[in-house]
Amino acid sequence: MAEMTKKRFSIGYALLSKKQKSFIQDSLVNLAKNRGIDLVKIDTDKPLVEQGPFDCVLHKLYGEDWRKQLKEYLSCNSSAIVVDFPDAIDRLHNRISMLDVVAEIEDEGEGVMNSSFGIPKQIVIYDVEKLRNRDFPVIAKPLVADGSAKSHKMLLIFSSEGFEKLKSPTVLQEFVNHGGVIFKVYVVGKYVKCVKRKSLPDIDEAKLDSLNGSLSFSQVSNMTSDERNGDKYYKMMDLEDAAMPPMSLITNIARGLRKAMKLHLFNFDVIRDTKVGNRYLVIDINYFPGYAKMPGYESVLTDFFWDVLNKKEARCFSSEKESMVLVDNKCGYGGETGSLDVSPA
Ligand SMILES: O=P(O)(O)O[C@@H]1[C@@H](OP(=O)(O)O)[C@H](OP(=O)(O)O)[C@H](O)[C@H](OP(=O)(O)O)[C@H]1OP(=O)(O)O
Ligand SMILES: Nc1ncnc2c1ncn2[C@@H]1O[C@H](COP(=O)(O)OP(=O)(O)O)[C@@H](O)[C@H]1O
Ligand SMILES: [Mg+2]
Ligand SMILES: [Mg+2]
Repeated sequence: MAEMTKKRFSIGYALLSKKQKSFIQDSLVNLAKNRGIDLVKIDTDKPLVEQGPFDCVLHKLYGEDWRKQLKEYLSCNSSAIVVDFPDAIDRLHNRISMLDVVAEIEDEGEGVMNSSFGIPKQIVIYDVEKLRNRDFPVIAKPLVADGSAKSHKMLLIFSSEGFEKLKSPTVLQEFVNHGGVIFKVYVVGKYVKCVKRKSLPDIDEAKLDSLNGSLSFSQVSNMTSDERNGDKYYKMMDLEDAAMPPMSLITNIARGLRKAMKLHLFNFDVIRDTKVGNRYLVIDINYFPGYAKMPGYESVLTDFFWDVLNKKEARCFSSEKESMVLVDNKCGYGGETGSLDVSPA
């Protein structure tokens, strides 16, 4: 009797080499393989349409050419799924549109455990020359957040002399004291994980008059322990002591963001305003972040892949059974076909 063979799935991934090294680890590849999912590297030197077939394309690549390739792939493989659509990822490449989305979900906050959330005050500056005195300290962040080293270069500005080093276009964001701790919230579909990381120290308002100019920094939360050990402040503080935010608030924000942005793979940075105590501010949202830093990332991601692929399978199966043709069988890029369900958990 012929043995029933279980269907295997194939996920093609297109990632920069740094991301590939950190994310595509043997432990992930093997776990996925055991669940019937093969992770296959996409050769970005060859046309995507000539590769596969893939049930799903996972990617963190940008640019017009890549966007066109994905579109073409979907038009030739109408049942394939792309995680996530470039149009949805785009808003995260601008630090203003990135945080605008938080206002779209504010109504759903409903004051979970008497806490509230929002974003720090911010404006975009296109002409540095025209800058006038304002409240200090402020953080200057490059408007564009495209993953380049430049896009992570920040300036902490204490006085108007600090504006001299600014490069436009830049976002000026109010610096909020937050006890030196940020909460990083990783979202993988419906899964949400919040971890603590060290952040910039608080700035004493009384000492502000003695601080002049600006201080540049980059990716504080990714500093190695050696880098931090050189600094008195980090020696003194203990992450263990910091209380976590209410998980119901965090999952509420995560779900709201996921639905509003139509994205499945992202993380966001949250700080707690020490002046208010129970007010939380979202300061950054990143597409496809460093998941490998998340404990047990292999099983979380494999479960997500499995959900995506089985939902796709169920969709195809039911449409076959009912002899129905999918709404747009020519695969609506940006439409229903090729996209995923983003319904709330
Ligand atoms: O590489 P990692 O693990 O530090 O991940 C970076 C993220 O660190 P995190 O997971 O938040 O600690 C990092 O998050 P932050 O912006 O540092 O909050 C970014 O997502 C970064 O991607 P990009 O440079 O913005 O395209 C991520 O870099 P890529 O891996 O995508 O290059
Ligand atoms: N408004 C703010 N108030 C206080 N600290 C901030 C604020 N915005 C950013 N930071 C600090 O600067 C770091 C980098 O800023 P972020 O917007 O997360 O940029 P990146 O995309 O490079 O991670 C944060 O992790 C946090 O430590
Ligand atoms: Mg950040
Ligand atoms: Mg970021």
